[in-house]
Amino acid sequence: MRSVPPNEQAANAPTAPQPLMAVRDVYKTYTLKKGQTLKAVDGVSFTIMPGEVLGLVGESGCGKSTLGRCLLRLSDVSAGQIVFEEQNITHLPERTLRALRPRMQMVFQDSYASLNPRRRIGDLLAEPLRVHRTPEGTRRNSATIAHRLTELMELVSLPHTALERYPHEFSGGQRQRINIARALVLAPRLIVADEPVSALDVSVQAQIVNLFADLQKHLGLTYVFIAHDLAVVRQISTRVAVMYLGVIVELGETDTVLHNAAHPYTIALTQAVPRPVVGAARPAPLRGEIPSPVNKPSGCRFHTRCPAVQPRCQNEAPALRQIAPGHEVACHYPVLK
Ligand SMILES: Nc1ncnc2c1ncn2[C@@H]1O[C@H](COP(=O)(O)OP(=O)(O)OP(=O)(O)O)[C@@H](O)[C@H]1O
Repeated sequence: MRSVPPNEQAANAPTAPQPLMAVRDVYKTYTLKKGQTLKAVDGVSFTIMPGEVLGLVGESGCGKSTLGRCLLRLSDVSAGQIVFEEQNITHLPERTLRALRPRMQMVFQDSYASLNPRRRIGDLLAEPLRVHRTPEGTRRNSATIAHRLTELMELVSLPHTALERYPHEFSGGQRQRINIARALVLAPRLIVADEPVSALDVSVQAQIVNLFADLQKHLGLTYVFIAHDLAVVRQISTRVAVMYLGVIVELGETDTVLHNAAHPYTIALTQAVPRPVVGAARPAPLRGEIPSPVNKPSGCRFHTRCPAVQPRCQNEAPALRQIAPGHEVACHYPVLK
């Protein structure tokens, strides 16, 4: 039998799947009026594989939206690196970014603010199709555009007649369907959804989360799904990243983070998730307010609220480290089951 030379072996070896996005030690600092600096994102790293749904959770002000905007280069990052489809996009000029925009889109919380009230839905959705050329470099004609609009209405379960109407004629849930359609217009690969259901009635929230889930499966999309509570992200995420004051404190598969959380902050968040069991005990919620991001606590930034705080926690910041395959925690004393 012929032995395979090493270079041929390498050529035949299956290539490892590449992340759709790699986020490496990203910082976003704001300079406030009084000259103070606010590190909204304070050194965050993770990867997102194609077809994954990464839930990003944490209390208000922990930096989720800022990070979401940085991922899509809607905000510039202060330091670190963002790689999308194997291209370093961290410092790409706007002109070059424009060509990438169709492949990475954002859905915002406020369904009304993101839609121009004076334009019909059909016009709003057609605009990107007119502005951007096809991946083959051709301009779309009106028949192609009309066909795509029909397809989009079907995808988000709105009647075709919605295209003729204005944003104010819809309910919040319907408007969010329109925003989702708009994010889908140019067939993106990555969608960052920033609290897309927080402003909706609870009954409508489930419908919109289900729509996101169906579209993800149907179109093979990848999401970063931002929410302030775990109850929403657990329905859709394959992995969950928990943020606290600008950093990720726990990252792992959804089941692990929900049922085997190791960081005291995540444990507190999971205990706040409503239980389906009638009469199940509701443990105490998180104590105290989230500290000011301008003046973060020394050491572990959660130590001022941590029920298991030790002297070391006040001085030494714990790094995010792997405690089991695919499960990372930033805590000196993770709770191991
Ligand atoms: N443009 C800005 N200038 C100064 N500070 C900002 C700016 N944008 C956000 N911040 C601050 O950065 C921190 C993180 O804000 P961010 O909106 O990212 O948090 P969040 O977790 O998304 O919270 P929320 O759910 O309330 O939006 C907050 O303290 C916020 O006040």
